[in-house]
This record gives sequence, C-alpha cells and structure tokens, in this order.
Amino acid sequence: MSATLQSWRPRVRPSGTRPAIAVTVGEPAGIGPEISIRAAWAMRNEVNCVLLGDAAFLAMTASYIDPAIRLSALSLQAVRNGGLPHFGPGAISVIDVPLAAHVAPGTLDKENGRAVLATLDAAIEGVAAGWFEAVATAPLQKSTINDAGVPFSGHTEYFAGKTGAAQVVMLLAGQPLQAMPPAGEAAPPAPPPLRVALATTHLPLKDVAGALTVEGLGATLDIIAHDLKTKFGIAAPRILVAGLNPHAGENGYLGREDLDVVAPAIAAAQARGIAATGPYPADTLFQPKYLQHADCVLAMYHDQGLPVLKYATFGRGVNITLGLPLIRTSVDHGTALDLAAQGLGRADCGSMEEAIATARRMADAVQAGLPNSGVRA
Ligand SMILES: NC(=O)C1=CN([C@@H]2O[C@H](COP(=O)(O)OP(=O)(O)OC[C@H]3O[C@@H](n4cnc5c(N)ncnc54)[C@H](O)[C@@H]3O)[C@@H](O)[C@H]2O)C=CC1
Ligand SMILES: NCC(=O)COP(=O)(O)O
Repeated sequence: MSATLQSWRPRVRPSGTRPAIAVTVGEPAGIGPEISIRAAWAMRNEVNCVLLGDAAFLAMTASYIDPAIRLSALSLQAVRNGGLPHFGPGAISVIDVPLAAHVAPGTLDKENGRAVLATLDAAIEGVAAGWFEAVATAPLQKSTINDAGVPFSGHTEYFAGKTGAAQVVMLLAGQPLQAMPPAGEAAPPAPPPLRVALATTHLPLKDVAGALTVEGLGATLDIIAHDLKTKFGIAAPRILVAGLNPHAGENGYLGREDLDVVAPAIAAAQARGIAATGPYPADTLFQPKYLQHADCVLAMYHDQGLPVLKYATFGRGVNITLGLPLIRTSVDHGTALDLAAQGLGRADCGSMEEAIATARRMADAVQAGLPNSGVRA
C-alpha cells in the first residue's frame, strides 16, 4: 500500500450527497454476500454502499433475493482511472473483484481466499484515494485465507498492517435489548449503548497475560479516548477497565498482573487526563449501576468482554476498529455457513445494517470536525 498518512485525510462531502461507504462482501460461501446486498438496498436512500466483490456472483445472488434489486457494476480499473461515479439511489454500485472458483454456498474453497483479501485491499485503496468515507466489512472465514497460504488472524490485524497503524483496538458496541414492561406500564428509559473494547484480540488464552504491558495498555487507553472523541463525538470519554484475574487479582493473591500492569497503566492514563478507572473485577463490572456512568469498558481479552456484549446485543452489535487512519466497522457475527448452506433468506441482516449505519455516523462525526464542512454529527 503506497498511500502516505497524509492521504488518509478525508475529503469534505459535497452537500446533498450520500456518503460513499465500501462494503466488502466477505466469504462468498457464507451469508456475507446476502446480508451485504440486503443491507445496501434497504439503506440506499441514506448511504451509497459500494459493494466490493464478484459482480456476476452478486448479480445472481441479488436476483434470487429480490428481482427488483438493481446493481451497477464497475471495474476497479475504471474507478482508478475516472474516480467513483455519482450514481443515484436507484441501484447499488458494485466494484468487481472477481472470484477464482465457483461458489457452493456453505462449502469453503481456499481457491477463493485471495479474492476475499483483494476486496479488503480495494477498500483500503479506495479510502486512501478518497472514493469512500468508510469501510464496513461482512464476515470472512479466517481459516480459508490461511488455507490459501496467507497467514491471517482477522480484519483488525490486516487493516492495521496494511494502513501502517502502530496499534489498533477492537471495540464492539450495541444497544442492549430491554424486557417488555407488563401491560399498562410505561417502558423504562433505554439503557445507554454498551461499548466493549479489548486489550488483546485474536490471541490464544495462554498468551494473554504475557501480552499485557503498562505501555501497551496505555496506548490502548489513548486510542479509545482519542477515537471516542473524534469519531463518536464524546467530549470526555469515561472508560471502566476490567482486571485480568478473578476479583482483579485479589490484592495479588490471584495473580500480580492487576497490581503490576493494569493499575499503573490506568494511573498513567489518568495523569494524561484520561477518565479511566479500575481495575474492576470483570464478573461484577457489567451492571447497569456502573455502566450508566461509562462510555466504554476495556476488557483484557476476547472472551472476557465479547460474550457479555453479544448476550446483550447479538444481531444488532457492531465491531469497530479504533486506531486506524480510516473508519472500519463490521458485524458482530461470523460467516454462518450452516445458514448459507440452507439457502437464502435465513440470515438476519440487522448487524450488517447497524455496521453501515455506525460507519455513516462516524463519517458524519469526522465531517463535522473538518474545516469548511456543513455536515453535523
Ligand atoms: N467480522 C468477521 O469477519 C468475523 C468472522 N468470523 C469468522 O466466521 C467464521 C465462523 O464463525 P463461528 O464461530 O461459527 O460463528 P458464526 O457467527 O458464523 O455462527 C455462530 C452461530 O450464529 C448463527 N448466526 C451467525 N450470524 C447470523 C445471522 N446474521 N443471522 C442469524 N444467525 C446467525 C449461526 O447460524 C451459528 O448458529 C470463523 O471463521 C470466524 O473467524 C467470526 C466473527 C466475525
Ligand atoms: N470476534 C470478532 C472477530 O472475530 C472479528 O474479527 P475481525 O475480522 O473484525 O478482526
């Protein structure tokens, strides 16, 4: 990727236009193509979703979903030569990134692994070139990319590597579901959105403790505070930090990391003006009485934070990569090969719609911070 950091500076959105958001359609044998098409079509009046994937395969899929859906295909070279055309909302734009092999829904084929990666590369290229304001990614199958011969642990790490980001943070966010009130009673106020960031991402559990350092956690807290301000419009983000060990280490009797690493990182962040507190025992941290006074929880590892978030919000959650020089959001679920194998119409596209809507809100917040921008978040 040849883009310099300067070239990531977003352009001012022309007034009256829809933001262009790249949507990578993910693993072709999974539900990604279907939920990408459905979400792009449902949201076409607010967002110009540009699908990145195999144009012929997407056209066939769209025709089975609903013959009324219109797609306009472009070649990547045409966009490189002439920029992204300003189509209206009557059709979804597709930039053709051809697959190598026929797709059998539900059945993985490593022959297509590199084509999936090529969609990510095209999305990154398009943001650097100013075609897109953000990227929303449908789920891909990490194992297929590895089977295709490319070591790959996730979009998060891949986008970090390709954009030269020194450190990134995975954050999942969603609106918790509320129980229905008894008949005749008013519903209580909606809870605030739950945001859970991770200090470590796709790492075997045995390696987590060794990966936590005072400096690394400090950089993670800096990224969360910075991006919640600039991309979410939260003026002074409040971050609750979970401990690593049971009971946050029980004063050193259940592990020293909370005393020796987590607490000093929090103290140093506080000295830099960041409203971080903790470490709190993770098992009791996720209670409304704490969460209502917080903008984000920082969990120490993947399965400490994400089961809580997904239990509360599955199907409407969004995965956001902080610390990148671009906006990248994704769904809260995987490729659901089991559903894809059964045919179209089984997958819920709520999380994909929320990923696109979140990317749009973040793009609006960035636009609101640009000089000469008329857009307000
Ligand atoms: N953003 C991404 O690219 C992500 C990719 N993955 C990848 O997906 C692959 C499969 O992961 P799994 O752990 O099997 O999780 P999965 O999310 O694909 O499936 C878990 C269960 O949830 C259901 N499910 C998932 N999405 C659904 C939807 N939209 N509507 C209705 N039901 C849905 C599935 O049918 C299955 O029963 C792995 O390779 C994993 O790495 C997982 C999470 C995120
Ligand atoms: N559990 C989240 C996940 O696996 C998604 O990872 P990424 O592909 O967004 O890095």
